[in-house]
Amino acid sequence: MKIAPSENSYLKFSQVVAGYRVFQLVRHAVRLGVFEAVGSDGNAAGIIKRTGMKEPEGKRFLDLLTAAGLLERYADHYYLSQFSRKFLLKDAPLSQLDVVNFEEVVMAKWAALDTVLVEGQGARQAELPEAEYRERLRLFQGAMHQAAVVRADELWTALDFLPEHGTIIDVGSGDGTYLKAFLERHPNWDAVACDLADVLTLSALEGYPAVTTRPCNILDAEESAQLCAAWRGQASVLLFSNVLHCYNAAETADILGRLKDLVASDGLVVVHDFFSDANDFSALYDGHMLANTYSGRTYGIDETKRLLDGAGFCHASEYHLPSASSVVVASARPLVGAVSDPLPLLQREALALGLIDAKPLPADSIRVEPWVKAKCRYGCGLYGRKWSCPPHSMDAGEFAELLTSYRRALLVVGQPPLRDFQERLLELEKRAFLQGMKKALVFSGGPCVWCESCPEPRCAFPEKRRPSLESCGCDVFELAASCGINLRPVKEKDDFVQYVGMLLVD
Ligand SMILES: C[S@@+](CC[C@H](N)C(=O)[O-])C[C@H]1O[C@@H](n2cnc3c(N)ncnc32)[C@H](O)[C@@H]1O
Repeated sequence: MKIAPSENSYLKFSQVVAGYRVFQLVRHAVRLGVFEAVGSDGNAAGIIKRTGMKEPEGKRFLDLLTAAGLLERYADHYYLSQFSRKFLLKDAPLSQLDVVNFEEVVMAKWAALDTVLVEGQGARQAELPEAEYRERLRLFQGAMHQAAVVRADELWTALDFLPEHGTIIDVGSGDGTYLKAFLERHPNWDAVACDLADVLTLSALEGYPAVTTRPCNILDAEESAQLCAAWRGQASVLLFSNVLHCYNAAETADILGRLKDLVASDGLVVVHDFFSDANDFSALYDGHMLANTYSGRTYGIDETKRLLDGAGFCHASEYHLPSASSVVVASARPLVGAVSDPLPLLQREALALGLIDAKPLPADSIRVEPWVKAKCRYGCGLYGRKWSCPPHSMDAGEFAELLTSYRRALLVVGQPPLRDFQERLLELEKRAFLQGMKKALVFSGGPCVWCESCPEPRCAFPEKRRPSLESCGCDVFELAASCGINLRPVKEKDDFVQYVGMLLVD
């Protein structure tokens, strides 16, 4: 969750400060067995009795869960919401109860983030007594497994171009959930599950004859060398799922350098992780790494590509998965069949250029409204005085027709000065074009800035002239809102001015 630069509402402040409350509802409801009780019989009195809650507190708690959308209520009867039914029942196929339980451990670590910040990363990572360590590992494995059931499916769906036969080596395999999901789709492959010995004992891969388990500490040069000796050049896929973030950049470069010999000449290195610049949710992972690891951190996508390049895998593509994790796939030879989406790349380029937000949207969601042009005509001092403004700009019908030849666009937001904003838009369009997006075309926000006033008889900079979205009849407020960007009229002197433009992509 990111607070937009223009956000100054007290409502948002309250939401940020109280963000923990919904989780506390989930956590206590899970502990008390409320979802299971509602699932078996939704009668209020029955639920309260079975979960050991008191009256009237229990009833109020059920209503709180209803207010949060975790339950539905009809008269005195409660029902599971779709969300609770899917994730919060013990026996649901996608149950995430272990994730909820483990989050309590994670929260305690986050609570000590101040110590880490003052004393340094790793300050809170004390060795645990054996029994506690085992219990923590079991909890951790359970949580990893349940998240992996969802994420592995997304990962292997995205990488749908793999050959029929091959060998996959999963480094940091945890309980093997990624491999199991992989083998269901690729039954002719061999697999190697590689992790610390303690972890592999909990991996439950006995029923999978195609999988060899191989204990190995990848920080240890000798153990890594032995692993490479056993499978040198055999990995069609070398998978690192949520592993590289456990280590700092120097350690990660060493790990990649040590394990690169596992990869077949036409093999792929697949890094599945939460990258700092992939989305707002992933960006917060670095706090997680600070609080939870000795030296781990999140990496940017390009940074990851550079690390892979350093190990000899210079051809890379990226994929962004529905539940916010992402994948970088790299190889020594050009990738065949891997078609990564250019839009996330453009999004990052937009931010790197200094634009403050960039959101993809389907071109058919862009609305053209007659009132927008009327507002140009009646009320704007620049009407008829700029070559990029009405009536010289694109006609609304022409703009609507143009939109039909595009599938996707990128809405971009910038701040003053306007000239910088428009320069950045043109640069973004140029980069998109040079990356092969032949149809790339930007629409600006605000009046054209290239001349003080427009010369007669024609524009002095036709190569830079781009009409604003609003001048083509586009309802920019509505469009921004559809992308989660809240545009408000500037009323107070410290209200934040935002410019909105758009790149039509492909
Ligand atoms: C966050 S878990 C990820 C598990 C699984 N790949 C997934 O994506 O759910 C990190 C895994 O890497 C393993 N790991 C961390 N450091 C390791 C090392 N030095 N050698 C081998 N495995 C390691 C951990 O034991 C753990 O199973």
